[in-house]
Amino acid sequence: MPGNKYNSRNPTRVERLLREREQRRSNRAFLQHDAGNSHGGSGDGDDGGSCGMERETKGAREVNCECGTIPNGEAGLTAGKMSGNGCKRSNGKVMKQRLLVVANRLPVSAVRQGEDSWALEISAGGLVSALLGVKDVDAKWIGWAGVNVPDEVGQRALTKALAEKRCIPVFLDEEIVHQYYNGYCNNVLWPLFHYLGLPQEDRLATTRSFQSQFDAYKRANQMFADVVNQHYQEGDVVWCHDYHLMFLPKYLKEYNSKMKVGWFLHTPFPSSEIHRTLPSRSELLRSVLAADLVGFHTYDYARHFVSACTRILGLEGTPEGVEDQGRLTRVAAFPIGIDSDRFKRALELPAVKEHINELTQRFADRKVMLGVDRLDMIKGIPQKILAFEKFLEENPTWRDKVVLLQIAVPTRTDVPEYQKLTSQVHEIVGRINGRFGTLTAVPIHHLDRSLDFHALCALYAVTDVALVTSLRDGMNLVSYEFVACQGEKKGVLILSEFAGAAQSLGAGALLVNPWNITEVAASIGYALNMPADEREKRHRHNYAHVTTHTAQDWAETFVSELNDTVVEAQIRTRQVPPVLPTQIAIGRYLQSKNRLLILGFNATLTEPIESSGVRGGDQIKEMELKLHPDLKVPLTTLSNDKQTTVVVLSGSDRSVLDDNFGEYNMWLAAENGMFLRLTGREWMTTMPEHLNMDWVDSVKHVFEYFTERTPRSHFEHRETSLVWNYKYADVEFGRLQARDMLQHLWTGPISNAAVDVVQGSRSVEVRSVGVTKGAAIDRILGEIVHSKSMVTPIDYVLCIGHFLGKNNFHSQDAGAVVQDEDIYTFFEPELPSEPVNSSRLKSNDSNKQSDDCNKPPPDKRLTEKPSNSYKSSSRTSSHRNPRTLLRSERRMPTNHNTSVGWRSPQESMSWREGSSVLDLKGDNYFSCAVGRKRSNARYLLNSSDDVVSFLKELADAASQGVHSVSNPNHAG
Ligand SMILES: O=P(O)(O)OC[C@H]1O[C@H](O[C@H]2O[C@H](CO)[C@@H](O)[C@H](O)[C@H]2O)[C@H](O)[C@@H](O)[C@@H]1O
Ligand SMILES: O=c1ccn([C@@H]2O[C@H](COP(=O)(O)OP(=O)(O)O)[C@@H](O)[C@H]2O)c(=O)[nH]1
Repeated sequence: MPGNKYNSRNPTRVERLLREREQRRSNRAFLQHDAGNSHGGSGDGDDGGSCGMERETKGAREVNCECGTIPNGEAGLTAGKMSGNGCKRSNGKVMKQRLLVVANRLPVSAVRQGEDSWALEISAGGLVSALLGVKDVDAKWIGWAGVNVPDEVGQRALTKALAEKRCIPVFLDEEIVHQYYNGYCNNVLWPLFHYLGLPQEDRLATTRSFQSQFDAYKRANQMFADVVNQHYQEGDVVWCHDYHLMFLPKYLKEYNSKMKVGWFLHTPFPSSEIHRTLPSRSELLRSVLAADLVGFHTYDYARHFVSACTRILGLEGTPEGVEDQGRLTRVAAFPIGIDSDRFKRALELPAVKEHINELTQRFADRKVMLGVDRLDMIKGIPQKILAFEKFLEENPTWRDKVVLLQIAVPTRTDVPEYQKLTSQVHEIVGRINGRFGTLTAVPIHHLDRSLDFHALCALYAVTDVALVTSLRDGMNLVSYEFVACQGEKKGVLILSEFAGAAQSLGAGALLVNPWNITEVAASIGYALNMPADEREKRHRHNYAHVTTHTAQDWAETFVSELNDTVVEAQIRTRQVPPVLPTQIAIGRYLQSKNRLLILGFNATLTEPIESSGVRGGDQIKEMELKLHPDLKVPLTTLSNDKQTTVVVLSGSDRSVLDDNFGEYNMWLAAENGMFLRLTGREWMTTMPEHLNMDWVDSVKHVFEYFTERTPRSHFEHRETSLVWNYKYADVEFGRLQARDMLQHLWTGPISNAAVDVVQGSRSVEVRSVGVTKGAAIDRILGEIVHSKSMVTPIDYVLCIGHFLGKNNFHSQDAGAVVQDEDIYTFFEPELPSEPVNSSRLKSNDSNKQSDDCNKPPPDKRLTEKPSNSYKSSSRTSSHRNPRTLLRSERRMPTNHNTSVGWRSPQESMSWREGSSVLDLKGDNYFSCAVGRKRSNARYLLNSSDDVVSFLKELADAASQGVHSVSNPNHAG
């Protein structure tokens, strides 16, 4: 029996991470010490050296080393160093853990030189820069080389050339690049994630092409997945990058659910209100959630993502991440960094020093302001230039004393929006230079091109004020690089508050709202006039951050947490009950003579709700609970079987059960078992004596108050409980309201009342103490046994339902009170012995299973000793066996409904006293939770759809009287 596994004391994640972090640190210290000793301290860790030249190699040119050569050959830490996770192969050797980095773009772009010869050039952009900074990892890159290679000869040659750089190409043809990259990625997702919304112009055309672009996006993701799958080896970590590859986690997990998959977004993740506008919003979120770990640059982006999953998918957002039926996708912030040493080293190179000298002389009489951006609308280049114009306008004395150097790297030049931006920027620059320029000098030097690494470092070094005015930016590495190169000059960084970097460099930078041209212009003035001591103080702050939060740390942390997350998930999975072995359950059913089926209703026999949590869900339809239409036939078959007793046990009131099940031959237990009826007969009450309902009016008052103030929430007034439901309300608001409501209730109306609070994921229910399915089952069973005058013991029990535990809110006492969930353990044959066991039919030897066929199925749960696991649970001391609890209770008629019948306590007790009612030896009892992974049930089924399939099969087998599977021990 599962018992209460979740309370067992495993080290917490933070404890484990702290321990591993410490371990990693001491490993690193040891390695540095070791490296210092063995190499005589010669290496500064510079993998690229300082060749500064391009070399021809076998049809492919090697890229400039200091510009970020991807070094040939292996460079790797063992998994132990990298992540605390060794990967043992079958021969017992600990192998390096390999990292497969999958990004749209490889760190190199290929340029064709001949039929089978290629030149490789480093790709520009933040992602590439960051991952180039990650050293000492046994990594392979998988991605697009930025070029269409239609012929096999070319593909073979390029694959070979890239292999030397540890790169593996994904070949995308022109059409797919057009639809997937230019279309869906850069014209839809990119602007949306940067708050520019879906394309506004030519809206109809975009809407029309949206579906084909989305299809191409999925196709392209599948192509990436295929390449990963070809190269994947057991134990590898697969790290998917960016918005281009949101379907990749799903495709990879479909191929191999054991693959360790992480996904990291380099752009912002927008507010869920923005993401909601995307037609494919849900599919994208679900696909990303297939990953084990999802990372973002900042906590805000992570929060937005979790919120989108909660609001759009209706999933549970927790501080850890997003939970879907017990499966957790961890979501966390991992701010990227740069390889700051690489920049510092570059400044020492003679070529760079020379460059610095040239620039210093060239701009000797002016302060240098610098902007380095891809020519992208998110970078706020027009806003930056306009602010500079305003500054010049308002500060005539500065006109010949300052120059703005703007490097605008062409990007995504096939996308019309980007082409328009280029013209717009040229127009503004021309106008300002015309306005403030002289015959010999212009205020803005605008370059539509990229610079090589050395030129860039030199520029960063001579700059007085760097100007980053992104309207939105995932992180913005330019700001980091500038800081890293300012060791001497200690210039000022003006930084947009909408760049992720504002969260890490905000203390030292001058933060601005780039939309506020006046503010940016004023900041320029402030920066240019800033006294040296303030500049120094600000710089010191940022420099410390940039040099300690490196790209390597970023990657190590991510991979290490990914490994941890997978371990945690494994622990979690071990605690999750296995899926109901349907074939065994059917086989045992057929072998038994007197069966009892206890079925929940809501979320068990109802149709699954597709869009739970989305505010657009069809509340009116969903609020009226309806039996799944496919269950009509199986329920008829099962309930008409003379050897089978069917009980539907639900929280719903009597009329709901009457409407849905009135026509079947079964027992209905309404209001959590407080009312009972065999169809065709009158309702009777099974309520405990002295059920105190005095609290109802005051709780109702509170429920009404909150219902009025929480749009689309509602409450149900049942006879023995009140339920407030906020499933259709804004989830986050609903939760806040629920918390507030509980506080009101605990301190007021229910502070002294004998009530239980059952908190569902979107509901709060207040019930009188004792109104639980777990408590009622004893009385229900008594009534059934009595009514049927049962002589044959019940030798098969199947109990399926979405039965809840008690209120999470006051979880500390969760074990002390009988819960709905206790119904599962009620039938456990080996609970700690109680007098009540005497009511059971004691199995005698002749009843013992004699052949293998009757042995418990080869499933851990059936073979483990239930009583042991029960004892090991933390609830042992406080948990009361429902049967014991109810011994002291007597059933009474109530005033609630005079038409209900009742049986005397003496009669009701008789089923237990001396009679042999239950003959359950562990292999003929099947308890099954539906849609809940944390449960005391022995098994689970994922949804009511699974329940439907199973009951159909069961009914088919029952009506044929034979079981198609010859060996019932074979799990379904
Ligand atoms: O490959 P392109 O389409 O030309 O674009 C270049 C890259 O741009 C984006 O970079 C982002 O990543 C940076 C590092 O994390 C971050 O600092 C920056 O704010 C982001 O914009 C894009 O996300 C990459 O995929 C592109 O390769
Ligand atoms: O001429 C250039 C200009 C910029 N970069 C690099 O491009 C990256 C830009 O990254 P950022 O995060 O600032 O923005 P992104 O372009 O990724 O959106 C930085 O590493 C720059 O060093 C470059 O390689 N050559």
